[in-house]
Amino acid sequence: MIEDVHGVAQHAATGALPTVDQVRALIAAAHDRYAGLSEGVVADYIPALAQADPDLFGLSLAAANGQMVTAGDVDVAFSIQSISKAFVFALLVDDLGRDAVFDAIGVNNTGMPFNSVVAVEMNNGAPMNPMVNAGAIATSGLISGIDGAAKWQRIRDGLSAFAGRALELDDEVYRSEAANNQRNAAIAHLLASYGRLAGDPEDIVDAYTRQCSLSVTANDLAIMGATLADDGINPISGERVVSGQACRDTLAVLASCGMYERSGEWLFEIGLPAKSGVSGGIVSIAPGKGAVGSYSPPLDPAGNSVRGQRACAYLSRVLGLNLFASSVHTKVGRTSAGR
Ligand SMILES: NC(=O)CC[C@H](N)C(=O)O
Repeated sequence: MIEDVHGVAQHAATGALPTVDQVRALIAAAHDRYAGLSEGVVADYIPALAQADPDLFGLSLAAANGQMVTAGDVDVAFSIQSISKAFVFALLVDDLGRDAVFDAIGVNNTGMPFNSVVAVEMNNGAPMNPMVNAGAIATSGLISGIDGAAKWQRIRDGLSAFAGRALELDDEVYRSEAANNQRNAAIAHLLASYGRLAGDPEDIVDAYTRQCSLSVTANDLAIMGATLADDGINPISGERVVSGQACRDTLAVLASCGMYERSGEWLFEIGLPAKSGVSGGIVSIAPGKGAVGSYSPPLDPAGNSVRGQRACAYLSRVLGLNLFASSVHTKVGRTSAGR
């Protein structure tokens, strides 16, 4: 069990819509509640990530109407890591078409760690889904562009459109990961040996490593998630970034695979599609309503932020966001912080 919340689900229980002030108080309460939690370990298999301050903790909620409510370190930059996989997948659904993506990548959970080589071998060379490294590398390889550099440009522009601002590469993280990338290179070559990679393995791993090294904040994650929540329209810029179909397909894959081998537990507890990354970010999406971006570096053994998971469990409960709950305002679809 991720979280045991007692007596705080007033809105969900009564069906009343929380006001913006109530949402603000609940975000602040979520931050206060878990800021002192000291469980988890900062990722160190990418040396540059090991330098992260374990005390950093930010929570940002972006409603589908562009309203933002925040608490803590929401402007601190960190590398997006695996959270990029969700948004690159959404871009690919529009680039290639959902049927071709379904055939090339797949949508089922591996039940294994995100960087598993065995998962590829056990599935006859198929990457299984776009949220583990094998599937994400295959996804980046299929993005429009004649070579890795062109694909990287498309990915960077696309993720910037999701964020509503030009995202920059964190060069230190990129160089650190590129120098310690043997496992991802092995996965790419393994996929290529099965005819499952569209292009040169080294070139594609480079584009993938760059995409993981894009620098974002918790506020960016909330806006990027709210774009998926609002059928592909960025709630701040008003720009259409991807199709509604790409959003629906991405949210379905996030629900089954976004939290790696802990995806079932997450859905059981929290009831929202979400994606985590090893730098400590999580984006949790409430379709039609908005998204929560969280940042806190200490991770559990699956690579998911400990404080981020707890805070999202709490917020899902007190804001009545769980997709499987039948409270009135969950059915109505928007909080008063939304449209
Ligand atoms: N889970 C993650 O965030 C992993 C991303 C990281 N760039 C890797 O490929 O290992």
